[in-house]
Formats: sequence, C-alpha cells, structure tokens
Amino acid sequence: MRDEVDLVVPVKTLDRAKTRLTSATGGDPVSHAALALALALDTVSAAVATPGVRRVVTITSDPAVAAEMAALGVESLPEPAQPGLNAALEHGARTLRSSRIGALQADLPALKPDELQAALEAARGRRAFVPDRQGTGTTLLLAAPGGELDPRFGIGSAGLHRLSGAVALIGAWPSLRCDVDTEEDLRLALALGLGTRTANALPAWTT
Ligand SMILES: Nc1nc2c(ncn2[C@@H]2O[C@H](COP(=O)(O)OP(=O)(O)OP(=O)(O)O)[C@@H](O)[C@H]2O)c(=O)[nH]1
Ligand SMILES: C=C(OP(=O)(O)O)C(=O)O
Repeated sequence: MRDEVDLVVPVKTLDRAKTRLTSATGGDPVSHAALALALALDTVSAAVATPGVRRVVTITSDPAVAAEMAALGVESLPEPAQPGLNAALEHGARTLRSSRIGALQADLPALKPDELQAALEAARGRRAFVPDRQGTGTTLLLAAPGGELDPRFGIGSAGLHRLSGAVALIGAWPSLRCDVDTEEDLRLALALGLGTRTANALPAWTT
C-alpha cells in the first residue's frame, strides 16, 4: 500500500504575507497580494498533483485565499485563536487527525510534483524535514505515520527540526528547496520554471 500523507499548508492573510518581497512589486499592494496568492496557488497545485499526497488543507483566515483554494478543490481551515505559524500548523494537524501528516510551506512556486514525491519516499516512514536551499529554514516537515508533527518553524528551523530528532532529507530537489522570500529567491525560482499563476503575476523587472 502506498504510504500517503495529508499536507497542511499555512497561508498568511495576503495583506501581511511576503513582506520581504514588497519591493519586488514596487510597493503596489494589489500586485503584491496577487503575487503572494499566486505563490500559494502554484505550491498547492503541485502538492495536489503529487501521487503520495492524499489531501491538502490550507490554514488561513483570508477569505480570498480560501475561495481560490476551494476553486482548486482544496479545503481551508481558519487559524486558531493562538497566533503564529506553529500554532496554525498544530491546529491543522489536530483537526485532520490523519494517519500521516506533513506541513508544506506555501512559497514554493517552482515546485515539481516528482520532487515532492521523491522527498516523501526518501522519508521512509521517519519524522523528517527538507531544509531550504540555504540549509537554515524548512520547506517540508513530515511526521512519522501515527506520530506528531511537532513543528518548529521560524528562524533556524532546520536546526530546530534536526535537534528535535527529525531526519534531514537532502536530495536533488531544487524546486522543493527554493522557497521564495526575496527578489533573489524569485529569480532563482524563475530559472527553475515557475508555475503558471506566479509566471502571470511576475513584476515587470523579471521580463
Ligand atoms: N496561517 C498562517 N500562516 C503563516 C503564518 N506565518 C507564516 N505563515 C506562512 O508560513 C509560510 C512561511 O512563512 P514565511 O516564509 O516567513 O512567509 P511570510 O511570513 O509571508 O513572509 P515575510 O513577511 O517576508 O516573513 C508562508 O506560507 C506563510 O504564508 C501565520 O501566522 N499563520
Ligand atoms: C518560517 C520559515 O520560513 P522562512 O525562513 O522562509 O521565513 C522556516 O523556514 O521555518
């Protein structure tokens, strides 16, 4: 039987999301929100297309994000009363009660389903994580089957996940490791091949 996983994807409200990318869209809030939404939609579309992913649920209190996700057939849960990324992920994991749960960041616009699939298989049933391309952050965290997610996202999360006993998965998965926080990240993701929504929302300087 295939070892399938349910993924929780956290998405901030668009007016607060991706502040380090603000300059990329010249400070225009409408273009910025469109880019932040496109990053999340391309990430989630790739996750949905991954054979080992059974279900994807976003955690967001932004109705515009929830509506766009619903159009992809993806359910959204509102954020819990406790603020913060890890609280949102814990809430999602508790609500889903999946046999195997994972957390995927929502800013992977070049994500390729075959790379996500390869990482899921490399975990081989262990609690595991994929570091971002710099090796300091985390793009994917997987619980062991039946186990807790125990998310420790935030500054230096790769080290924190390692210290908490999760296995670091390092493979030739550039699209899975290329989270987009800055203009430089966006250029790298562009070179890897962006999803269509992000490609359409790109600022003028990329063309
Ligand atoms: N639901 C929810 N998602 C969050 C929260 N904080 C961060 N995220 C999401 O977690 C992922 C990783 O966060 P970051 O890479 O720091 O993204 P960000 O906070 O939008 O970007 P910056 O403002 O530049 O820090 C992104 O998908 C965010 O949307 C939160 O409090 N709630
Ligand atoms: C929250 C995280 O993302 P970033 O470092 O991209 O803000 C993380 O990697 O834990």
